[in-house]
Amino acid sequence: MTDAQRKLSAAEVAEAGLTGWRQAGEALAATFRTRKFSTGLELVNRIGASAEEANHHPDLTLTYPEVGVTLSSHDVGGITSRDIDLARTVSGHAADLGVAAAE
Ligand SMILES: C[C@H](O)[C@H](O)[C@H]1CNC2=NC(N)=NC(=O)C2=N1
Repeated sequence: MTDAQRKLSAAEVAEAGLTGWRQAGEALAATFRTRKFSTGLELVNRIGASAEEANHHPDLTLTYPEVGVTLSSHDVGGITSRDIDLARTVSGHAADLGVAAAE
C-alpha cells in the first residue's frame, strides 16, 4: 500500500491546514462563492483539468452563485493525500479567480 492509498485520520486531515475546507464524513468539502455562473463554470473547468491531470476526481455542484466541491478517495473509501493535494490545487484555482471559500 502506497502513502497515497493510506486513509488519513481526522487529526491528520486537520493538520493539513486546508483553509475553507471541512471534513464531512469520509470526504473533504468546500463551497466557493463564485457569485456568477460564468465564473463558476471557469472554476469547474480548471478543476476538471487538474483532476484529469492527477487522475483523481471530485464531485462538483455548479449553481448560479457557487460551486460545491467534495473530495474522497473512492478506492479506499476515505480521505488520502490525493484528496489533500487536489484540495490545495482547487483552492489555488479559486484564489486565481478571486473567489473566496465559504467559511
Ligand atoms: C481507473 C481510474 O484510475 C480510477 O478509477 C481513479 C479515477 N479517479 C478517482 N477519483 C477519486 N476521487 N478516487 C479514486 O479512487 C479514483 N480512481
